[in-house]
Amino acid sequence: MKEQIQFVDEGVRDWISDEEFKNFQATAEAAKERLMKREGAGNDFLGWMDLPEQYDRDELRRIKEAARKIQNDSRVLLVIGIGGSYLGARAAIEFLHHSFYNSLSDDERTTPKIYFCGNSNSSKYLADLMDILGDQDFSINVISKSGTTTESAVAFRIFKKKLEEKYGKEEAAKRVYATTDRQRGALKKMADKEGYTCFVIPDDVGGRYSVLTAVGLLPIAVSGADVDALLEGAADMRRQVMEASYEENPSVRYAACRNILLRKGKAVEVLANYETSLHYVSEWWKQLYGESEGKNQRGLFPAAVDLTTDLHSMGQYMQDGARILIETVMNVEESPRTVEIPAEEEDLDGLNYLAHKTVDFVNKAAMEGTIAAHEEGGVPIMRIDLPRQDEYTLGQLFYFFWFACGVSGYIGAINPFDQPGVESYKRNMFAILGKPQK
Ligand SMILES: O=P(O)(O)OC[C@H]1O[C@H](O)[C@H](O)[C@@H](O)[C@@H]1O
Repeated sequence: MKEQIQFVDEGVRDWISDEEFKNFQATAEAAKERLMKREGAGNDFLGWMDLPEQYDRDELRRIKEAARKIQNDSRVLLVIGIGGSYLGARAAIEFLHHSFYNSLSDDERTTPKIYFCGNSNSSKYLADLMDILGDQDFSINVISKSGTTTESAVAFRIFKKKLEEKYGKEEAAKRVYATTDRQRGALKKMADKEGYTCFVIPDDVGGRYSVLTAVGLLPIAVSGADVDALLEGAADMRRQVMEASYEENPSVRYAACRNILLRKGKAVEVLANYETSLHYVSEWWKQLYGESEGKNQRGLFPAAVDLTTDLHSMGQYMQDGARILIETVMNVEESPRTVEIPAEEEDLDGLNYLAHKTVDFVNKAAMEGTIAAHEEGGVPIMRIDLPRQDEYTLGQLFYFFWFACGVSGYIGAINPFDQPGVESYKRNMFAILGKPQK
């Protein structure tokens, strides 16, 4: 088996004794059992559990075929979606590719530029994107499970018009890929009427658990990343977390630690990374844990920081503010790129002590120093070691967090697979907008 990600919880020992951890075993294992036996609340949304093993092979072939077509006929792919129909693909593409992927020259990047939209109501963003798109050949992947989400529907209407003006209705229809429900929703209806290529979000897979369906796989495949390795990583992690004992089980340990700490009064979990390209992995994680666990006036608030960047803004609070925080660090063990710090004859900036060391060496020292400082400052710390920044590792990470989230939600006696709370603002907004009642 390839190198596995490791979950390290030495940094919570001052807050959770061995005995306490042991005493929590029955609770954590009962939650795991409920998940595995599909007996818990929301058990009609567990399609993600077997997906890395039992995905629809024919659908995957169609996804790869569509990706090749887009790569051949488009300089730009617009990915329209929000929440679970957005964050996974963006997380993967930013984690796996060049930091300036869209800005690379045609020699350096042979796959289309990928822009995301429909993830806000910002007219500035849409207008600016329209400028950037200009006259370039493009395709659209519109993604919405419900098929009715306002932000993505508005963006789609705007760029569909542009597509039809550029190519004519018939050719435009060949450049739209709709990822949506098998049969419900306005998007599905429109796709059938207009003859768009459709990909299905299975009924039993919720948005935040959907990156390994066409939702994520199509844009990720268009970017040239290896979707088979992504699925393989998830499948290997699936086996591990389903089979491993309590002590050895990364997802169950993570779920147990965060729930014990929640019960001790911690209120916020900060997910920290030391690689800028993990920013959207954190955004993806925030949706996963926020929508899954923020219920019944309880749950850890999921927050995220990019380090060392935010040490210069949030560092003070993390070190010395209200002691309501726990921290989970994502540590990429081997940076995919190496940059050496040059020596200078005259040591004006006093940096010669770092000459010929790598920037990653400095980064790791910052991480070690910060972890020690935060622990001393009263923050329990967990760490996830990611051996590499590649598809296989990311597949593992996705599944690790999913499984832990299911277990964690059942420990907290909530349904981790619904999100009724997000409808409240929509009702108000529709009333203000005067949306006709059906
Ligand atoms: O895929 P869609 O139906 O467009 O939904 C997109 C997102 O918006 C909703 O409001 C939910 O809170 C999310 O769970 C969902 O992922």
